Amino acid sequence: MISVTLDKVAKKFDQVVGVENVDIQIQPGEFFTFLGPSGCGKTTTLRMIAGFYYPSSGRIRFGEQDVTYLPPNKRNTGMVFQNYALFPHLTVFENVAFGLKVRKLSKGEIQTRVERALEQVHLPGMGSRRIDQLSGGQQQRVALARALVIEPGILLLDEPLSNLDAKLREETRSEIKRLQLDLGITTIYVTHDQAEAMAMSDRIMVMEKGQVQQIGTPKEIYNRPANRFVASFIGETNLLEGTVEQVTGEEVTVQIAPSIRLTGLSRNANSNVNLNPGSKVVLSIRPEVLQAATGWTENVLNGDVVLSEFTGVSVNYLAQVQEHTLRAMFVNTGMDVRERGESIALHVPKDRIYFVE
Ligand SMILES: Nc1ncnc2c1ncn2[C@@H]1O[C@H](COP(=O)(O)OP(=O)(O)OP(=O)(O)O)[C@@H](O)[C@H]1O
Repeated sequence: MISVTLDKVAKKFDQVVGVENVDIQIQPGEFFTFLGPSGCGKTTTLRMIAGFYYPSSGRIRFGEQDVTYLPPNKRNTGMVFQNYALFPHLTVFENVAFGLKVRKLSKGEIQTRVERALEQVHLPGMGSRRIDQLSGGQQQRVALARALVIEPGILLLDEPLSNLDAKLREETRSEIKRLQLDLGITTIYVTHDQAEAMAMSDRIMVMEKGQVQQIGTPKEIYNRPANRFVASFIGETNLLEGTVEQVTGEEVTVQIAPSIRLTGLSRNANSNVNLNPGSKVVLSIRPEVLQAATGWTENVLNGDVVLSEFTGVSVNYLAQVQEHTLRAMFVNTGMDVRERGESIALHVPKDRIYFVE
């Protein structure tokens, strides 16, 4: 197990900024994910760690070793590419054995290691098949076996599930996670899929336009998003603009419409948001936080149902509350479903909102 440190790493392609100022310390054995929309710099950062790109500035270390300008084959990394990059005309065995042959291991050692790697990815006995005779999911496993067979200190995965259909993607993500836990290997994972990132990662780095937006555990990022971008990219959220009316100790009153005040709202811990009376603020309220206001008298939002979706697990509402259009998600407990045009009253819990920059 080995740590990975990026110290103020940046990459420019002529005038185009790939990434800027990436400062991270990935712990030995950690599952760390780069998450963000297309073009945000995830792959560029991963490629610098793999050695396919050298940074324009900054340093990269594996443990104590400075690897910033070390070529890829001298780094102790195994990589799975988005398109798998397998040799289609070679067999599964030959593909997985490739890195071991380059390293000039003995035939016996290669045989043992390849068989073990194929077992790890649940493809035992498949060595003689040709790559073009395999399904997409099986090819993905071969790519994983090829990365693991060299027993790397660090596993790098670039969108490894994006070519699989939805069901297979979910199954494979659990398998990758289980394997990673069993092997205890430091893993860096690139995805644009927030659900995948949340389910698999110890920590996530959220990126946008080459900039790091937030680094934290899935829970921190979901419950305490650093800014509007993170709040809306991770899961769904309602962003409500309002004006601070009053602050008493840790409690804030915000006016969100001429006749609607939310009172006693908890301040965020560690927030940089200006919460002085009169300041404009944005509240992030997750749809599952807004619930039926039965029994509540304060912080109740009265509105009309614009859209009502019954999904089985939940009822998802779009509700119009004066100028705000809000999403609410009620878990299906067998309650009545409100239909379009009916009224709805939603309660805002004081400590489940979050002020975002
Ligand atoms: N070889 C290159 N030459 C020039 N610009 C590049 C190169 N590689 C990446 N870029 C630019 O750097 C930025 C980051 O790209 P990168 O591929 O890292 O994003 P990404 O988040 O991995 O996106 P995707 O999910 O689409 O792969 C983009 O603006 C991209 O156009």
